[in-house]
Amino acid sequence: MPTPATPIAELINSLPKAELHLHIEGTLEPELMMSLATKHDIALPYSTIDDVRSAYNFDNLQSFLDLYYLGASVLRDEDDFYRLMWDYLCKCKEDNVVHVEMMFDPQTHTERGIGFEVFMPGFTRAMHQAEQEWGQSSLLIMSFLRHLSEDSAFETLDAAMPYLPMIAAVGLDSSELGNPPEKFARVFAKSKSLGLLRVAHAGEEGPAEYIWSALNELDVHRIDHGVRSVEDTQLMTHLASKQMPLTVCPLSNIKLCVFDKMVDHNILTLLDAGLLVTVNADDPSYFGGYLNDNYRALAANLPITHEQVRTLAENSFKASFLDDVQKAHWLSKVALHL
Ligand code: HPA
Ligand SMILES: [Zn+2]
Repeated sequence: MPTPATPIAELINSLPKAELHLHIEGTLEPELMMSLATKHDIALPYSTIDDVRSAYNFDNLQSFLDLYYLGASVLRDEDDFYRLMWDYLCKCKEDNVVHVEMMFDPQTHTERGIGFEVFMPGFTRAMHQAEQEWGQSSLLIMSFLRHLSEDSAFETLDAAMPYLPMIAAVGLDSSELGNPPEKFARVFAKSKSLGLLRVAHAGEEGPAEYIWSALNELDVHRIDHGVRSVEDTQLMTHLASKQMPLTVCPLSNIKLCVFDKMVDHNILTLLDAGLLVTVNADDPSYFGGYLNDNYRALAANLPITHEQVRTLAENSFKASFLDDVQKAHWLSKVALHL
């Protein structure tokens, strides 16, 4: 008698996974936002937690970013950053996210007078505690805000110098249209010379040319989003042949109207074309779900197979910055499922 297939929801929960596209500021839950606003006596344009949630209806990336920067304004002292990070890492434990590579946006804080000496100790205290308590693996990606100038990115890199041992990579986020990757070619080259790895958002709202530019001008190891690569067949062939990872964020793409509905999402097209696709939560508090919620949304709306879910979990480790021994370890754990 063949054993019945594991229900897909059970497979999603039990697979070990890595998360590679996650903005720590985007994990700020309305409850914590309101309590920090009270703690610091900050006026927000919301009276209740439900008001906050009901404001999360976005037309595009910019309408989200406006609320995301407003929300981040409640993060003031080291303990706030610790609490933000701690809450997210506890969520990783719940979702079986055994390794995470998280972006943080220094300029969102330094522009308000809050420096690396405040947020870095808060972040790293929570990361070390989670590592000690349940072996959570995590690393940080310092992301430059692309709507700001190249000079501001260089200043940020300078301010980060004492903290470089705690930072694995640099990234590029915020308003994509009109801020192409090549604007940051020199700061990425400097980052590379300092031993930092590189990722960049490209092809979320921006065109496929931005993905070429991230590859050629920024020398990235991964493309964050990249769903608009389907518009360029030569690019698709290139991404597949290089096994260049795409960190796709399904719930984010629906919330920001990149696709109308989850049934229209192109993730299976990308997988079928042989691209190294991964699933990620992006800004889970704003987009309605953490990593397993993203997998579940795919399973509920697309004809995704158990094998494809397992491939996505495998890809999350293959595309990570873990070393080969760690990758082999987690790939062998994924292989135990199905
Ligand atoms: O999804 C995103 N895209 C661009 N910038 C961002 N900053 C936080 N989240 C995002
Ligand atoms: Zn993102």
